[in-house]
Amino acid sequence: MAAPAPAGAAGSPSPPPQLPSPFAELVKSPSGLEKVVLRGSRNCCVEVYLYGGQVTSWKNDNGEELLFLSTKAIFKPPKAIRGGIPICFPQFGTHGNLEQHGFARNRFWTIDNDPPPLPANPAIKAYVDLILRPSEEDLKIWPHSFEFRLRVALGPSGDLSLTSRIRNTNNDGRPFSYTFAYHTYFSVSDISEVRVEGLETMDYLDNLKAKERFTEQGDAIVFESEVDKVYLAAPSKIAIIDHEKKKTFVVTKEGLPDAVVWNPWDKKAKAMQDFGDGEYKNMLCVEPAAVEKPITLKPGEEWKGRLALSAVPSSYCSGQLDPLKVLQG
Ligand SMILES: O=P(O)(O)OC[C@H]1O[C@H](O)[C@H](O)[C@@H](O)[C@@H]1O
Repeated sequence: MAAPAPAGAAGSPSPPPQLPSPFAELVKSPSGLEKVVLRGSRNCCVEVYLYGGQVTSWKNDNGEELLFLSTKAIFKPPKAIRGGIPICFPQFGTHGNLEQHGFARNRFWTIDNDPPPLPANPAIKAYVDLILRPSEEDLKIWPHSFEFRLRVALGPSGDLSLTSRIRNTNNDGRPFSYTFAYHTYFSVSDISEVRVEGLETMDYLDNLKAKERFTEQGDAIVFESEVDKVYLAAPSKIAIIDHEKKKTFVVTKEGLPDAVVWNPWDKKAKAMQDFGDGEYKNMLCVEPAAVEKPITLKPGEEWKGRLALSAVPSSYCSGQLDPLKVLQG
């Protein structure tokens, strides 16, 4: 009698990769692209596409979506998915010769089932580790060997964290430099009711004025027109206060000195094929980043950059929000 064919042999479907967390599941999305679904308590849930290593959804206990994803997003390579948290690497924006925002956001990442350990946090049960290594084609446009490990974790209170570890694996002794951003799209009720705190008095490069340097004046940042600024040496905590939704997002960043703030407003919105004309009203990008000073790694060196997001219902602070409490708490 013929021996049973091993799983994955021609003709038999290969078994889905096992994920180390029982709260993570690999599923196929309607577009045919694979995504990992992380489940937390009640309706808390995060979705991460292998395409781009991109988080596209983060829902709280009530199942309410906290990230913006365009209704016109295109889930087809080589287009990057419009919304969620695209990863900009090895280049942010046009700060170099590569395509805008580098290539990590439109490559297929794989599941990394045996990553080098990260500091243990037994409270985190739902997580996934992904890895990106350059292909032969990638090496032609950026001639450096690297390992980019990304852990996406959903904490017990619904917090979302992304930890990136980038290692130089060049074996020719050459260092490399890169810029980076977690291009986070937050879902907001109405952009003209949103305030960003933590960036006032900071210096920034204005992408709308040929990257000229200015100093932010006055109070919290509010939005009345297109904004595309790179805040330099921004604090490790930034708050996005959505008055209408009575919600405050707290963005915590580590290893990432800068913070980009972007809203395309009406004209640019119309010019983007994968973005609804009026959608600029319901989104704001606040992007922990390393832009002004590229990061340089020698062979064998590793860099770590972390983003942690939480959404606090601002009912307790509505109208009497003490931003310092949020930012320093
Ligand atoms: O359209 P994308 O390539 O995704 O870029 C969207 C935006 O990303 C960042 O926030 C940049 O600062 C903007 O200049 C850019 O327009």
